[in-house]
Amino acid sequence: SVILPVAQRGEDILRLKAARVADAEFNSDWLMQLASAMIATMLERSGVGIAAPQVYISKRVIIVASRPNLRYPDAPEMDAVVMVNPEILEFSQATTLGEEGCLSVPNERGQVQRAQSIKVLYHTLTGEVMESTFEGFPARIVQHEIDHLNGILFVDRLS
Ligand SMILES: O=C(O)C[C@@H](Cc1ccccc1)C(=O)SCC(=O)c1ccccc1
Ligand SMILES: [Zn+2]
Repeated sequence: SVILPVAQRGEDILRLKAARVADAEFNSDWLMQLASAMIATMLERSGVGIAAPQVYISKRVIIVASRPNLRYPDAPEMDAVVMVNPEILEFSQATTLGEEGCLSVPNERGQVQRAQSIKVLYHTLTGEVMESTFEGFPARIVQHEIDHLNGILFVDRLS
C-alpha cells in the first residue's frame, strides 16, 4: 500500500503535541488507511515502530512491531499493534538502558534509559479500549513512539 514520506529531525511537525483521534474517526476508512500506510512505511524503512507525526499526521496513532534484530536478538516477534490515543498508566520502577534508533534521525544510535515494563491503555482502530502490559524491547518501542506523540525524540533523552 501507500509508502509515506518520513519527517526528519529539525522539522517542526516532530515537535508538536499530537491531537487525540476523535470518536467520530474510529472505524473510518481514513483511520484504516492511515494505519495501513504507517505499517507499510515502517516496514519499507525496516523499522520496529512508527508514530503518525513521523508521516506528517499530527494525531495520536502509533504502530509497535517488535522483531528480533541485531541489537535485541531475543526480542519477541509480534504482529504490528496499532494503538490509538495511547496512555501509559504505569511505569515500573525498574529501568533499563538500551540502544535506540529513529526513522526521523538517520545514522544516529544512542543508549536511552526506559522503564523495564509499562501498563498501556489504548484504543484499537474500531474504538475498543485495551489495557496491555509490555516489557523489555516492546516496552521500549512503546515509550519511544509515545514520545513522538509528545514532540520528544530519543536524542533528547541520551544519557
Ligand atoms: O523512529 C521510530 O519510531 C522507529 C524506531 C523504533 C525504535 C527502535 C529502537 C528502539 C526504540 C524504538 C526504529 O525502528 S529505528 C530502526 C530499527 O529497526 C532499530 C534500531 C535500533 C535497535 C533496534 C531496531
Ligand atoms: Zn523514532
